[in-house]
Amino acid sequence: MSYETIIVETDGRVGLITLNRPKALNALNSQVMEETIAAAKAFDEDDEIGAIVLTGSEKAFAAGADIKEMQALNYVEAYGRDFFGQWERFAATRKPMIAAVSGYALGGGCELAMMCDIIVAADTAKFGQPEITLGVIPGMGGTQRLTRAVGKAKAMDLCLTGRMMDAEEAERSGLVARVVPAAELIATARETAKKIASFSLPSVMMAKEAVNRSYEQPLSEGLRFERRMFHSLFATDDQTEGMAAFTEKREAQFNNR
Ligand SMILES: CC(C)(O)CC(=O)SCCNC(=O)CCNC(=O)[C@H](O)C(C)(C)COP(=O)(O)OP(=O)(O)OC[C@H]1O[C@@H](n2cnc3c(N)ncnc32)[C@H](O)[C@@H]1OP(=O)(O)O
Repeated sequence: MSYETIIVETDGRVGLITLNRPKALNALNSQVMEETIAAAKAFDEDDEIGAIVLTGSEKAFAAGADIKEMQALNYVEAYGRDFFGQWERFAATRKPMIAAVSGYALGGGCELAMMCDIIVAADTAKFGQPEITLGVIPGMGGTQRLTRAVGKAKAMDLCLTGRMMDAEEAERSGLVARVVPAAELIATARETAKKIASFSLPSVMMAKEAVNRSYEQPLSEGLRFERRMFHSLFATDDQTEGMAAFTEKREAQFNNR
């Protein structure tokens, strides 16, 4: 398969996926989603690969789902297509995945990083769930995975205010496994992936599955519920206004409808 919005490479037993839509700060449009899911699946099925690294650019891991693409969506379409449900295929990757995050990891970007097993952050990283500023809520797992990672207090703070947290706060909160200087990010992620890939693949995969078992059972219901709520927000005027305001580079005027 040839990819246009991501770069796919291998380094020994490590598969590397780099999001590559720099002009849009790696906003996750349908093409990025399809290609990223396909690349992860290909690595998952490749016997030569033992671990996967997902990264973005220096400025942005990913600034979220593509607001311009989704702004015209209505409730029936969002619900009918189970919009963003496809990302669960990425999250179901069985080999370990490391998110190497530099710059913005916002909305769907933060949610994508949380679908990975380990987040290594550059000291420049900024995490957040700003969907509330757009008149919606997270729809790729933010309310569920973030709460499990950082606890209710911090998750509420981030989801209700839309504020960003820096790498140091993210590590302190338990979202991030390690923070490194930006210049060392990719090397650290690759070395970590190589280390994991040097172990017995069945034991690595079982360790991942066992840790996730403790974490996932009620998660699927939470994710489905979150998506249904997210879809229903495309029936509101405030979603139309929030996303139009972003595109038009102005403050949103919400009317609570
Ligand atoms: C998955 C869900 C359901 O959870 C939903 C989401 O993910 S909703 C999206 C959540 N993310 C955001 O709300 C972040 C939006 N972006 C920003 O706030 C800013 O771009 C920034 C703070 C990350 C960076 O600001 P700045 O350095 O000033 O760069 P910009 O000029 O704003 O951006 C450059 C360029 O990228 C486009 N862009 C950025 N983010 C997105 C996005 N999420 N969707 C679509 N396009 C995005 C931005 O519009 C600019 O493009 P041009 O206007 O220059 O064409």
